[in-house]
Amino acid sequence: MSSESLGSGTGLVPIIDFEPFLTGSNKQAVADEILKSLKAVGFVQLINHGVPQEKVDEMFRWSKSFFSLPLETKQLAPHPPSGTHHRGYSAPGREKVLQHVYDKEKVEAMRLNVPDVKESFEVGREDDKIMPNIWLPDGVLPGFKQACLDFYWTCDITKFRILGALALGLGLDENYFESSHKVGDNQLRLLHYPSLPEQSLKNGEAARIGQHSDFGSITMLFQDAVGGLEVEDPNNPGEFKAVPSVENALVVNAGDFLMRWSNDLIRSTIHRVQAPPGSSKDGATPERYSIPYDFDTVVECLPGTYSDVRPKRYEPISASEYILQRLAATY
Ligand SMILES: O=C(O)CCC(=O)C(=O)O
Ligand SMILES: [Fe+2]
Repeated sequence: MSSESLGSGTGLVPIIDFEPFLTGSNKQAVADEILKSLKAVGFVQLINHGVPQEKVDEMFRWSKSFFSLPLETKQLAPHPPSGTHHRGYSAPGREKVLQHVYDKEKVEAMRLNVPDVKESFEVGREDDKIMPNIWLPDGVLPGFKQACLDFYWTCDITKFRILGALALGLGLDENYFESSHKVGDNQLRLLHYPSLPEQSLKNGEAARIGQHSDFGSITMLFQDAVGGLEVEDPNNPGEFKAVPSVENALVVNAGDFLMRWSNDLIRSTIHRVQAPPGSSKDGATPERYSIPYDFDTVVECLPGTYSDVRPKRYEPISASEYILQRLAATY
């Protein structure tokens, strides 16, 4: 089956109008199209996705204000040295996204050889005890914290609509995924890829974000007009195709957890960010901003396994929280 036949748009990733799902006028058809494209390419672009455009624009403005601060100021909200507390600010080159490389020395060598030239700021829910948020000190960039948290919860609403569509597409009850995504252990990331010599990206001396798949169930991604996001063509492994920037669209992609959960029916497709072709000026590729929002899933006692006489023994726990607790216990 060719993915070209799905939705509209000329690229590999179909563009689907989410409105008939949101209004209820044609829920099943939209759900079916979304699932079809998650199965074929693992990605879809949604227009009329329900996240108010003024809120998206506002978040991009805050992101630009934050990343325009001097490095020393951004470092006042530092990402801890350990990758397991994924919050706060990471300076360019700090994070190296890799596909299944876990050896510390190997990661370090790859980071030094081909740094990911991006800076990021990670936010979770404010009452997360395991991975508390890391903010700038009070009085530095007032309003930024509130804007991040507001946007976090705005995206959480759309998350449930997308999960509803996914469930309907799979022939399940629309709220099938609700209990597993209720806690809201999601991750909002502000990303900034500074301008850099196009040549260094082309000859592999530097990367923006190296090829990888996402870990969670689903990622929602807002990208600016610059472009550069690419997905691996499922029909031609090793070949990457652009996910063009479509005005006011939301990119949605499946992660490894959903692929596994769906018994590989849905694809968690490898993607990366490169220099968008033809966009360079005087040999420099333009800067890019994007805002990914990853959904985390919660595991809890299955219906039918607990009752008044046999109460739940375990509190719901998010997949990431569980892994971190186990990791922490090994030290
Ligand atoms: O900036 C982008 O468009 C891609 C970001 C991404 O793939 C990620 O954060 O996992
Ligand atoms: Fe990603």
